[in-house]
Amino acid sequence: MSPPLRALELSKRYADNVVLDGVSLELQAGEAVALVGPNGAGKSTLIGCICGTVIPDAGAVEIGGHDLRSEPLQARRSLRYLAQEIDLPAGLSGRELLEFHADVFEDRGADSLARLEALAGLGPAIELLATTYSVGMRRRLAFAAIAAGDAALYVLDEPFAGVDGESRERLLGWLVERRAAGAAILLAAHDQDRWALDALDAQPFRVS
Ligand SMILES: Nc1ncnc2c1ncn2[C@@H]1O[C@H](COP(=O)(O)OP(=O)(O)OP(=O)(O)O)[C@@H](O)[C@H]1O
Repeated sequence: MSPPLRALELSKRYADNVVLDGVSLELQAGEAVALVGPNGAGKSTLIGCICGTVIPDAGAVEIGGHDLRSEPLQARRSLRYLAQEIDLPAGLSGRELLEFHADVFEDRGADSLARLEALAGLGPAIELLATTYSVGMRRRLAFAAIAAGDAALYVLDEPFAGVDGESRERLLGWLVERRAAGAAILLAAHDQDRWALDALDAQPFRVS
């Protein structure tokens, strides 16, 4: 069976700034890996190449055996990506945004929506326009949205930044469950995330 992620010889430069130089990374089912390195090391760039938001100059990405360039829909079907910057569409309440994700990932029904809402933990604010949310509330909503449907690979860019302690525990608990169920998890992290990396038993992968 194909691994959830196979990234081969990824390179990316911006003008003279060589950010990635032939980076290869493979994740097996049930494996967690933490991208570590100082600010500007290239963690988000690598994540972007893996999730399709950054076009690499060279190299290839396969998700579940599907090439991200030639089979983008098949590759992305088993991928969930939580970006560092949460960009929410205008005009949708938190609940409507969760409903949209549940629909896209064919995780429909009242139970599914209730599960996503509980993960976001936004209480009555779930009815409000998501663009009015605070930074931490946005991240909690976006985090819950990636819990729709079953995925083989979860990629999260500093997922706990700005999230309060109680919510961190709840979201981390969900990630630990997904890993135990066989999902692969790739996240960008800093020193303050050590508690989460320990709970996930995530192996460090240094980007420099
Ligand atoms: N669109 C862009 N145009 C030009 N340079 C860019 C662009 N995106 C990223 N870079 C540069 O690429 C380098 C790596 O940035 P990246 O965001 O991947 O780092 P990072 O390891 O995620 O940092 P942090 O820990 O601060 O989030 C930086 O020098 C950054 O300035």
